[in-house]
Amino acid sequence: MEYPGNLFVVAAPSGAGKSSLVKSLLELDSHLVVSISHTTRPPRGQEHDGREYWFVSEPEFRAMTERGDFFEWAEVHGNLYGTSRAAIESRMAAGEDVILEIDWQGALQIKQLFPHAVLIFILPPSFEELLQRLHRRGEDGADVIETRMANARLEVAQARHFDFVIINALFETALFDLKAIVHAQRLKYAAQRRSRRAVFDALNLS
Ligand SMILES: Nc1nc2c(ncn2[C@@H]2O[C@H](COP(=O)(O)OP(=O)(O)O)[C@@H](O)[C@H]2O)c(=O)[nH]1
Ligand SMILES: Nc1ncnc2c1ncn2[C@@H]1O[C@H](COP(=O)(O)OP(=O)(O)O)[C@@H](O)[C@H]1O
Repeated sequence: MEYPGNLFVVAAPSGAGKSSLVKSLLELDSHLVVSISHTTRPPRGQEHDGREYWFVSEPEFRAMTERGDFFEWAEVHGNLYGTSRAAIESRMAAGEDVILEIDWQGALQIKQLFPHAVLIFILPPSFEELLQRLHRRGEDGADVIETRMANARLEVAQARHFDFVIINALFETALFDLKAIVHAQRLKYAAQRRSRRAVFDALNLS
């Protein structure tokens, strides 16, 4: 599928810092909109329906998959997550740049559908630091943290399928890297469109 905007996909093991990085990027970049996913995971303390996620029951989620409402969906850490068409289709059609914060399985599905999507994988500096961050965030119980740490070892092996890898050691450095990728992609895409125009102009086509 082709559309006139850029599509960025950010994935990372739980606790690597992707939500914090994407939130800071959005504050700096008014041309970027984030997709709100649907999930069957229960909301955390400060989360609101329609802000971090659309929180739905498993039957509701399954009904959506059967209706074909999702561009992609996956089971992650025992819960279901998906990017609904409704969340991004109109924005994509309007040519806006969209960012998805989803897991690696979803990222690879999106790349199949939208080959020009830019896949970015965020790594923590170490597994020890990842564990510290999950504890410091203080949102998940010991069993949930254990599952996420076990899955993290499988997830980092998927980084090789991504276009870019960012190591989130120092937050400001990682944010700078993320901004640079977004900026570079915008320039590249604009240049490609301009050259197509230039070819059409040269051939006197419209
Ligand atoms: N495939 C897919 N994964 C998603 C989607 N939304 C969130 N995720 C991923 O699900 C995983 C768990 O997210 P979450 O429960 O918010 O935990 P966190 O990563 O620890 O903040 C993360 O890897 C998210 O990127 C989605 O729409 N599709
Ligand atoms: N570079 C960093 N250095 C130290 N702590 C960080 C860094 N980036 C994020 N954090 C913290 O780590 C925790 C997990 O970050 P979060 O953005 O929720 O991760 P994710 O969305 O990948 O699960 C949060 O408490 C966040 O403030």
